[in-house]
Order: sequence, then structure tokens, then C-alpha cells
Amino acid sequence: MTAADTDIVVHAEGLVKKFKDFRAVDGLDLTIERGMIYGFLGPNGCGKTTAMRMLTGLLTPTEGSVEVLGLSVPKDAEALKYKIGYMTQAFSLYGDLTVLENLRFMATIYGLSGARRKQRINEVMDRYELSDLQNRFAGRMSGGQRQRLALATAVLHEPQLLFLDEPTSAVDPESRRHFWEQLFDLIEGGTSIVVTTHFMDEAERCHKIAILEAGQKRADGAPKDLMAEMGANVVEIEGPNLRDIRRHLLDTEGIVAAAQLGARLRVLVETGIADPEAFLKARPETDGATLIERVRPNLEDVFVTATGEGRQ
Ligand SMILES: Nc1ncnc2c1ncn2[C@@H]1O[C@H](COP(=O)(O)OP(=O)(O)OP(=O)(O)O)[C@@H](O)[C@H]1O
Repeated sequence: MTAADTDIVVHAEGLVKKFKDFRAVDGLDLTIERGMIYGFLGPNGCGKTTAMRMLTGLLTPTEGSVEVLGLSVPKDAEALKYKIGYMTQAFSLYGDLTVLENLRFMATIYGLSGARRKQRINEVMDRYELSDLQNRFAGRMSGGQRQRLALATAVLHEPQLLFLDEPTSAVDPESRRHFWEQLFDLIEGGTSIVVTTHFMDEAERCHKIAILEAGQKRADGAPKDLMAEMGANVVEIEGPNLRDIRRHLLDTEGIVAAAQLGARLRVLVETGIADPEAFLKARPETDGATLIERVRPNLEDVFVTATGEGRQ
């Protein structure tokens, strides 16, 4: 990356992390632009946390190079610490400190002092609805409250770039929605965000995503572009014996995947098959089907086509 590329906040090439002989991250290239929410989407164990820890400078790559906000990582990790925020899966709060004490402690770590420290603590308590809870022990808070406190501590020093590792895993759907609204407020304020998730609906909210599997990037881009270019058409089938139809289709050439969703079987058909509806109607196993119709792809379909999930 050169000084001219200031719109790039993360640039990684050939990133590898080995634990003994196991490659948790296996040759990852990444370019993340300023001002966006960039998501790492993938199942448990695919290397999201490991990749993120290398980007924050907390973990040294086995191979490859990383630049974050123009700093070389992990060499400049200490300087980077003041420019980034990192919210871990476990939220990294002190359960036996109050909300206010947690914030004061983090303010000290980030080198905030005097009037500015007081001002920022009040600002984040106000913004993340923590003022009434300021004397509550973090260990006594609900999942949603802990999440708000974790976000407040991660943005206390107004980082340019925020890393969030599965930030909504432990909270209810309403808190998740609210949390994402807060992320878009941060983006509007000029922060860039990298977030890991295994929720498709969250990934769909990101400006861009990377789909990871077994430590490798299988696809990346804007969700709508990935859906448009995924190389399969989607057809849903209704009727009896969906389990049998599924078994037959999984052995059929041209079928990428078939998965039951409630009373429907969702089938991904290779784009090489010009009329996927007619193709499925002509199959003997779909004789008893009451409905066979083409539907719009979603991000889960992209995930299935990009990874080995389809035939499992
Ligand atoms: N310190 C370590 N030593 C050995 N293996 C590790 C270590 N850290 C992670 N791994 C392994 O590397 C793989 C990737 O782990 P990682 O936590 O990055 O995945 P993840 O995609 O973030 O999954 P999750 O959503 O479960 O956190 C896993 O198989 C994990 O067991």
C-alpha cells in the first residue's frame, strides 16, 4: 500500500496462521476500503477470529504481510492500538467493576485524561444508554447491556477502525437490530468497521463481505453482487416426499445443492442449465410436486455455492 491509497484501511497479502501443522488461516488476501462495514462470514472454526486477531496486531502471522491504517502489523501494533477499537467475542469486560469503572479503566489504557476523558465517558454512556446503569457491576448486566458497554469501551478513544468479533452472538434479535443501527451511526461519523459473523442477515447488511471456509476466502464482494454472480439459479419445490426428492436431486448432475426450508425444498441449479424450472419439472422424482418456481437468490445460497456446504 502507498500513501496515495488512503482509502484503504486494511491490506493483507498471503496471510497465514499455523498452529503447529494446522493452517487456521491459509493464504488470505484482503483489501478493505474506508467508510464501510466489511464482514467475515463463515462457520465456527473457519478462521474468522484468528484473521481478525492478526489484523489487530494481537497475533503474529506465520506468513504474509498486513497493513492497517498505513501501519505495518504486528511491527507497529503499539501505535495501531490507539487508532483501532476491538470488541472480542467475550466482550472483555471486568465483571467485578461497574460500568463507570470499566469505562475509566479503558480510558486510562487508551491514554485519555482530564476533561477529554470525562467528556468521552459521558458521551458514550449517553449514546449507548448506560448513564442509568453507571454503578451496575458489569457481571450483573444482561447480554444486551454488556454488549452496549463493550461497544462503548471499544469506541471510547474514537478509533478510525473498529473490529467486532461476533458482537451479537449473545443477544436477542431486538438488541441485534439496535446494535446494527448503532454501527451505521458510527459509519456515518467516519469510522470503518470489520465484523465477523455467522448470521446471514447480518452479513447481508455489510457493504462488502468475505466468505471464509477452512481458513481460505471463497468469495468476496458486495452481497448483492455476490448474489447476482453466484453461478446458480434458485428454484423452490412444494409437495409431498421432499426428503426423497432431495436425495435424488443431490445425485443429479447440474444440481449444486438442495435444502429443505419448512414446507419447501430450495434447490440450486447450475446456470449452465438454461431453464431450471423446466429441468426440474422434467425430473421423474418431482412428479407429485404441487409447485416448482424460480425464486430470488439470497446470501445463504451464495454461501452454499461458494463453500462445500451444498452436498452435506
Ligand atoms: N491458539 C490456538 N491453538 C490451536 N488452535 C487454534 C488456536 N486458535 C484457534 N485455533 C483453531 O483454529 C481454527 C480457527 O479458529 P477461529 O477461532 O479463528 O475460528 P472462528 O471462525 O473465529 O470460529 P468461532 O466462530 O468458533 O470463533 C479452529 O479450528 C481453532 O480450533
